[in-house]
Amino acid sequence: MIDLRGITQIYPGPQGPVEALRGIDLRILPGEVFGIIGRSGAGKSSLVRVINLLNRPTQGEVIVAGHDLAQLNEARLREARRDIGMVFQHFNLLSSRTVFDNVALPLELAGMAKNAIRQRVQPLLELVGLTALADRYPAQISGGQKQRVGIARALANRPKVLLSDEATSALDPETTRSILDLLRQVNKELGLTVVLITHQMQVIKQIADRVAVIDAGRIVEQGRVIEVFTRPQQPITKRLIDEIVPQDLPASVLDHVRQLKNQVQEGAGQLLRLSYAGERAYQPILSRLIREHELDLSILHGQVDEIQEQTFGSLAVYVSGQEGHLARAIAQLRTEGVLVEEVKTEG
Ligand SMILES: Nc1ncnc2c1ncn2[C@@H]1O[C@H](COP(=O)(O)OP(=O)(O)OP(=O)(O)O)[C@@H](O)[C@H]1O
Repeated sequence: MIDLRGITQIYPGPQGPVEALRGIDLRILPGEVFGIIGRSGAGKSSLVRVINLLNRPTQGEVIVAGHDLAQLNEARLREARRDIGMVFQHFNLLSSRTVFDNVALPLELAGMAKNAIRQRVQPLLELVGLTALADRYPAQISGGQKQRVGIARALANRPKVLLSDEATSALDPETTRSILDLLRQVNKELGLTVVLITHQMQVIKQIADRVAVIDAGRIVEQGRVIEVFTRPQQPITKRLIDEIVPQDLPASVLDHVRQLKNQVQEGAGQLLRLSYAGERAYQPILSRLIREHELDLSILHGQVDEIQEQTFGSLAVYVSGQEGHLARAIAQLRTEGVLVEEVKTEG
């Protein structure tokens, strides 16, 4: 649905050119919810502006719904942009227009007749749960409701892609959840491709199917969200995920393990981090391990959570037993699809 090929974006700056995007290749499939996450200054806004060609990339191709946007003339580009709905962080509603008229605006601009507009807008207001507030003005509704208007307006031209640029960043956690649920609903019911730009892993965790991490103008990691959460590769990804799955153990846990290591008289003890997802979460993997390999095991830290109805876990465990037993147990865990990493307690 979206194909970005070799995108670079260079801005002129007082201290010389700023390379905001440095060779981005990205393919977003029809019907998926795709998250793009990065820290401030990573290049997220530049990337969104390239996807709808508000910015012309310095180099590269932008193909959306089959159109090579950079090749289109102004009139064709305006038409192609109707395939791309956009939702903004600060809603961008017109304060002098009612809820209904804000949603109707893109249709008026497209020259649609009044009657047809009414028939298009009413079901949209119903979809976003705002039928009762149709005659209110933006100043008379809450932030979450404003964003619902923003979503209905973005859907008015029946786009194929919905671009959400930090759409929940100005909202409290509960409202954020309800807006993300709405985006998910729209994705499922209308089969719309949704691209979310965000700096919050929580947003990715709640609704994205796949995620790309952008850092200093490059995509440094991408994959299915559950994979990226359980097996982050890049330091920046680990830092972003840390908000949800802490990557480092607290000092008190490490202290405790050092004491345990001193107490173990014979055999060996190791601090391990176990990460797993999906069906494995329901298997009695640990209890079987303890029985079969005569190990002792203490769960010291961790969490079990859910992404897209799939359970995933990350546990720090201290395992002790005879040396050979421990090595066999670790090998067995790995064959069962558990990611096993040894955690160093020194230094
Ligand atoms: N119009 C511009 N002229 C010059 N430099 C720019 C311009 N827009 C962005 N930049 C620079 O490009 C880089 C990427 O900026 P961009 O706004 O795309 O990042 P971002 O990830 O969206 O950040 P934030 O989350 O803070 O909005 C930054 O170094 C920024 O200073």
